[in-house]
Amino acid sequence: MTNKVFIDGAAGTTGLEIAERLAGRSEFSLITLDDAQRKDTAARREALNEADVAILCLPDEAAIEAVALIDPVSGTRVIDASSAHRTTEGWCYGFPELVGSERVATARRVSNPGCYPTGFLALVAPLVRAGLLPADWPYTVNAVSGYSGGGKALIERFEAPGAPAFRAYGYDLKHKHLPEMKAHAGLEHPVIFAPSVVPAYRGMIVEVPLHLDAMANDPQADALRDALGEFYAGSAVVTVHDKQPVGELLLGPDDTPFDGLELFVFSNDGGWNARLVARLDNLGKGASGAAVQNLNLLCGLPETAGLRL
Ligand SMILES: NC(=O)C1=CN([C@@H]2O[C@H](COP(=O)(O)OP(=O)(O)OC[C@H]3O[C@@H](n4cnc5c(N)ncnc54)[C@H](OP(=O)(O)O)[C@@H]3O)[C@@H](O)[C@H]2O)C=CC1
Ligand SMILES: CC(=O)N[C@@H](CCC(=O)OP(=O)(O)O)C(=O)O
Repeated sequence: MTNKVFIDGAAGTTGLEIAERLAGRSEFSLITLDDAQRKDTAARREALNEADVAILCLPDEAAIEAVALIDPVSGTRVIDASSAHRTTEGWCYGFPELVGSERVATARRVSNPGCYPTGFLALVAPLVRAGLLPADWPYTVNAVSGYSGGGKALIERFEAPGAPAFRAYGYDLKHKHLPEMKAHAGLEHPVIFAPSVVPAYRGMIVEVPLHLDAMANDPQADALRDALGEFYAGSAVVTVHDKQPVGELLLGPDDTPFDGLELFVFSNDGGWNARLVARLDNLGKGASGAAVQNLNLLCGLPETAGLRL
């Protein structure tokens, strides 16, 4: 059976990458709108209701509008790449490794995780769940992203003459990813999040530095790494690296698209200070790769089909 898929926002950065991943896959047929129709409400309504699965690659307000355009009896299932529904009741958080593939497979409304939260949650959520890291700890998250993370507007800014060599932001301490990080890691406090952007098109490094010796349960870095290794054992998407495999992590200006997620636990010699680090592609597991993984699950297909691993 062919699954009819409509990508709302198909001309955008995330939408285009999803279409690339679906190209040549006979399990799907894409419903497309031409340039004159892609923002036309009537045309979108028709496409949204005709689809078996609608993938929303839109700004938050437009994603909320798209969901409202879907007639509840049409049976259209939704994967929303925006941050509009990531902590909304009735929506499944589309992180199969954390919520379980079966839950995603049976959901009607799936919210794709944000790119930065994907790195943070992959590192911290399993360790909090296992009781190895405290839920009431004041976590901080330092991160650097490729500029495609900001969509067409940031791409234009970073590809224009006089583009910045580095951009730090989030200084209002109100980044839209905060609620999602707190909720899905099961934390008691919001994290302090320090994001930044470099002149690399894609890729990101998300880091959680930890004073393990200040925690009441005194966890050891090796135990954290082992627990992550066990949690993701058998995952074709998430790799937990062995102890200190590298001295540096790099982002290149033109890195190859990648839908996997790499996790590292670096530590000092005594193992009481640690840096939990995730490396991923913001357009891969951070957006389009995750959307395709979720689409596969919704359609009863092998979870990693079509992914760039
Ligand atoms: N880029 C990334 O790494 C990630 C993005 N996301 C999320 O995915 C979503 C899409 O982001 P991204 O692809 O980067 O953004 P882009 O700005 O690159 O693309 C958004 C697309 O949506 C179109 N659009 C805007 N409003 C409407 C509307 N009312 N009806 C139809 N189309 C509309 C835009 O049209 P036009 O071309 O005319 O501007 C554009 O083509 C966002 O919510 C973003 O936060 C999530 C994770 C990572
Ligand atoms: C570099 C950059 O600007 N990144 C975006 C987040 C990209 C992303 O993850 O999109 P969602 O917000 O839909 O999750 C930002 O910080 O707002």
